[in-house]
Amino acid sequence: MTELPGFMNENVEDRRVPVRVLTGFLGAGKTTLLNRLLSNPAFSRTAVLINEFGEVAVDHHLVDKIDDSIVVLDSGCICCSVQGDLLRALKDVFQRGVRREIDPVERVLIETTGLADPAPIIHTLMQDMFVSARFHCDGVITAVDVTHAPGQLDAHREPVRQIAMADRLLLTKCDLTDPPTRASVVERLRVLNPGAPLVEVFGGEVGAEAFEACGIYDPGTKLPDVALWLGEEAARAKAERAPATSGPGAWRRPGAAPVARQPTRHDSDVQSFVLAFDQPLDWLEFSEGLSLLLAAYGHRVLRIKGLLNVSGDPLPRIVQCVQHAVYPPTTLPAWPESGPYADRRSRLVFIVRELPREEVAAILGSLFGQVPVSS
Ligand SMILES: Nc1nc2c(ncn2[C@@H]2O[C@H](COP(=O)(O)OP(=O)(O)OP(=O)(O)O)[C@@H](O)[C@H]2O)c(=O)[nH]1
Repeated sequence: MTELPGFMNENVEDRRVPVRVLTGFLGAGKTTLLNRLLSNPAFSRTAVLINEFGEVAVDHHLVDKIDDSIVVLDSGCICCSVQGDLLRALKDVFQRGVRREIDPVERVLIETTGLADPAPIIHTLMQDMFVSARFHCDGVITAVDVTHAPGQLDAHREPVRQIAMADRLLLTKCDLTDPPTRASVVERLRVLNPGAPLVEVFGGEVGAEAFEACGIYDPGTKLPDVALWLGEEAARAKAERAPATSGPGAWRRPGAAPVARQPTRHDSDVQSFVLAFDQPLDWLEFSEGLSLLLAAYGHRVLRIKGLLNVSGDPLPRIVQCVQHAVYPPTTLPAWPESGPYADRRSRLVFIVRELPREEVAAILGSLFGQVPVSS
């Protein structure tokens, strides 16, 4: 019997390092969960790969444990363009372990962008010979924001796939809803994924059991669509490897139709941009301005996050919004010493739908008395 890469014969002990994929739509609470998990000593030997949708990465600053075992995959979205980076990062984790530059890793956790499709990630883990011999996909864990899930499922295909492909569903922000609302969300999730265990998360608190091994990824336990998506992924990867059939210098068999290459998998009306402010911001003015912006445009704002330099405060303040919801601000213990934020300017990353950067910049500029610039 031939074994597919990524699948092992049940009788052979599998010594490969498990890789768990933590996914969930924008702002669902992935980084919050990751932080809780990494503060648990049982998870100290975990390598973490963080991927973000946006020009300036913020999440790794929000993870308390920052060391060599945290890698930021920042050259694009993991499901569109950073699959090479993902393989390189896993190879690097393995080789650094062999050279004893890092402690042996017991598991790898990948935090995807909120817009990621898990199918290409799972496919990438299974198809590379080097990686699939040393790592195996041991579960997709999907965070579902119970306060926003119904609207997100109506408007976007990414959360549908993230939920359908999950081995475990973590229902986040349960502290912000009542039991009947949660029950109606669960009813909807069960249509997409009848079998995945559900874990309710209150105030971002989660036990280690939520991240325990799920077992080798098995599309057969999910809706038939999941096997179909993985099959499409294999076909897409094959087409990508084929010689280019369009563009300058491309070869194409006479009469053959060009192969469509998809530069990105996300809706083209979902965009990300960064607004930076040179001068420190007055907190009260900022909070009022943000509320006005969200009151008018919250339905087109999928996510805002960033670090602010607030007048009179030496420490960076973290701003977090998901659609109309503004979460309580928190403070980092120090400004980052490297990366874009080392200059201590305020930067906000926006992920929006059909909302031009210029429009947001003009509104905030008029409210704050300083014109924001691109990062
Ligand atoms: N009340 C409450 N707030 C939560 C919970 N989980 C997350 N949050 C808040 O939701 C906001 C977004 O959480 P993150 O952990 O940054 O979400 P994320 O999924 O990593 O976001 P992206 O990477 O941008 O997709 C933060 O302000 C969190 O504090 C929860 O269970 N309860």
